[in-house]
Amino acid sequence: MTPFVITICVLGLSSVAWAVFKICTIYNYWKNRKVHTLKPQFPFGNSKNAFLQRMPLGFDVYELYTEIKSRSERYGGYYNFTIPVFIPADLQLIKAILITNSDCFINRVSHFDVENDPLTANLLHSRGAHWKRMRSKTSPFFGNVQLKPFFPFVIRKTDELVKSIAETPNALDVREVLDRYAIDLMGLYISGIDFKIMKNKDSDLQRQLEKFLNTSIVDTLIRFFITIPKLLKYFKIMTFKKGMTEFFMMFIDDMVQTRQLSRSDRKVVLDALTQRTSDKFARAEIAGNVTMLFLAGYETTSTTLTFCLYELAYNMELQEKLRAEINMLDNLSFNSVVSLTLLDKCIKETLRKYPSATIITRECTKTFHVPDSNIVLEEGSEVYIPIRGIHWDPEYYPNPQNFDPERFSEENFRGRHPCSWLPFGAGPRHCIGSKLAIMSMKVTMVALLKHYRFRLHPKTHSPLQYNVKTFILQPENGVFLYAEKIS
Ligand code: HEM
Repeated sequence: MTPFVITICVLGLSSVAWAVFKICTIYNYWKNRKVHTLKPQFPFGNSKNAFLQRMPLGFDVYELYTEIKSRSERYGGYYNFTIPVFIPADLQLIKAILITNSDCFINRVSHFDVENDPLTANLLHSRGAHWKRMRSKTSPFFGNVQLKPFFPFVIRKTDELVKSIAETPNALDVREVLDRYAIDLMGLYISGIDFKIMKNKDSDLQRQLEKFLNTSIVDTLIRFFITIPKLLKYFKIMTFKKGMTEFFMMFIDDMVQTRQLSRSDRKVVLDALTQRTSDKFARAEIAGNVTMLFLAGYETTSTTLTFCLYELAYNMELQEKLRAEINMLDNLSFNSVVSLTLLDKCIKETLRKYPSATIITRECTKTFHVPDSNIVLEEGSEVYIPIRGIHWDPEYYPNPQNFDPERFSEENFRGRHPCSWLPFGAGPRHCIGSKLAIMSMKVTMVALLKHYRFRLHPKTHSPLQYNVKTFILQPENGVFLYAEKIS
């Protein structure tokens, strides 16, 4: 062997040894802190199955949660590729992170460069002071004062929904119809404009929204890179693809013009967003927020309604009971819808069994000592709150696979920890649209159950399978039901 070959071999072996050492160091992060974790596998860490789309996002965290609980521990460690993530499994600790010490966890795990990726100038993605400013500007538009005048618009849309179902032949793909219906609802709420997507099965708006929600493995990788600020800046990675950004920038310019020409008195969130500002990102902020409100609002509302209808078709006795409650109501109004207690319980139980977000994320922005432990979460540490784990924990919900609205009777609900039900998250970054979602889902269910009896169709697989290509919990393919008109 020549000296050159020997040098190359030594260098090669040293590099391999260094790489092995480095990987071991990375994957010893939790072991060194005596925090339980599942065995990581380079380069995926614990996220191989979710990344390769073998299971829905967050189901691997659910598996870890179950193991942490079986060991009677309060938290565990997860590796998203090589990044260590803290997983709290104790409700008091979760409350401390989301609510009591929320000032240490004000951001989600996401880094964006607004100049390169303008649509990220939105409530969901933004951070720190920028987020605070936008949240206080928009939150008055999501309270009862704005919801009440919106009520008649929901009623009108439900009339259209009821009519459109009558035109559908036997096997009704409820999710498909409800997706288009929910886009219209969001459009009306955000901008006061009726985009009439319910009558248009081939709209660019729906196509662009779906493009964002359905991810390929490459998109998942991009979303992983977005958690690393240096890579994001260096490679100019975008979470909203270029075509989508261009589409929404134009679409929202048109929307703003249409709104200016409209004579509607009802104040909408678009009005708050378009108030004069000298900020150089003003246009991005309008477009980013409107896009994000569509995205955050329509698919969550549509899939929750779909899951609820599926459960009611599966349990006809419950469906009849709920219909009886609805038929007893003389006059449906913003105030009277609250009196439908069984409906309220059915929606809460749907959100428990099928939480749209299986995990929510927080990034530590100030050093946080995990109470009663030696664990310190430094600035920049990542935390995932295991929503599905909590909602499917038999300690709080015995036989979690059963759909049982009585879990949400006043008495049962009161007896549980406030963080045992987190479909909308909690603390200052909780879902801004939760009241809008609950109100519109209730009104929609009233209209649907008044006019139709839903039965399972053989095309629908029971139990439902989940779509692995999206980050919102969704049924795979359509959910087909027979919708029998009630005369
Ligand atoms: C069933 C319906 C819905 C569900 C299950 C849902 C769920 C969630 C969850 C889990 C979060 C994260 C909360 C956290 O991190 O603590 C969230 C955030 C958010 N949601 Fe919803 N959501 C729904 C409907 C809506 C609607 C109708 C809108 C608005 C039109 C909306 C707008 C938002 C926004 C803007 C955020 C980010 C809030 C912030 O960071 O300040 N959501 N939602």
